[in-house]
Amino acid sequence: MASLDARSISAWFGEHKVLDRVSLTMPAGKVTALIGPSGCGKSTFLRILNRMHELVPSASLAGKVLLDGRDLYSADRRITDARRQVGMVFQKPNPFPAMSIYDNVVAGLKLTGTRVSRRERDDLVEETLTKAGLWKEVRDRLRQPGGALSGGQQQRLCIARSLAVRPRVLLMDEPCSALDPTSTRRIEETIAELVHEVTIVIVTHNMQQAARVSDLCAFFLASQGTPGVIVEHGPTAAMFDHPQDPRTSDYVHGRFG
Ligand SMILES: Nc1ncnc2c1ncn2[C@@H]1O[C@H](COP(=O)(O)OP(=O)(O)OP(=O)(O)O)[C@@H](O)[C@H]1O
Repeated sequence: MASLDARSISAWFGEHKVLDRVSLTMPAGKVTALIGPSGCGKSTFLRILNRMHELVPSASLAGKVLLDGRDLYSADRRITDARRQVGMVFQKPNPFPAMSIYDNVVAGLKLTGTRVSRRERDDLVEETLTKAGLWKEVRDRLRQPGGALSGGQQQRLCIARSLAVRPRVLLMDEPCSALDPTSTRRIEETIAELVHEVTIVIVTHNMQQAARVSDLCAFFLASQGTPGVIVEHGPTAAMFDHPQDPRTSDYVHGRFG
């Protein structure tokens, strides 16, 4: 488990500036929710936290991201190491569809060059599927393809795959937006259990979900063509019950966005 500290992050796509000096501390062992209307830069900010932003050819950034005080972007840190320590779960479940459930879970080990014995692999598959709340449903069909699972199960498989490389932070970009209410509940329960061992940062458009799952909230806003900024952040209860800024109040109460 580690804290993430974003300091004065600005981001561009080409000439287009989409974030302006955004700072946010995401404490270890807590769930931090990033909320705000579409296009205000939440996903871009999230992708900067595990060095995925730089995959876009036109993308650039300024500022610092510290993982437990160490610069994620320092020249002596490999990108693969940054992405292993800060994992990501996406909006749309993206298991390798033809690959077995078992192989999906351990797929990240190959990418990160981690060598483990067969026995250790078996244990890891059981452990991470259990943590992702999927073990009981799939224990008897680990050799079946990941693509044969339901959407909600696929998303939990993706969570297990992320956990298998033992990240210290897990980023989740609207992980439930493609799921039905029951599957959404399962993922939310999983988040509540996982936070005891991995720091979580989640982007969500669902205010009830932010209120249910997060300890802390940051409200992003990009007003009329200006880059995104954080208007207000703090403990989730305070953000919902006594927001300091009227724009936060309007947003969390569904008056815009
Ligand atoms: N690959 C890209 N190339 C160019 N511009 C991009 C790219 N990705 C995002 N943008 C722009 O950056 C800005 C912020 O987008 P971003 O996806 O981070 O916002 P968001 O708050 O996550 O939105 P949403 O809630 O709709 O997902 C938008 O103006 C968007 O058009």
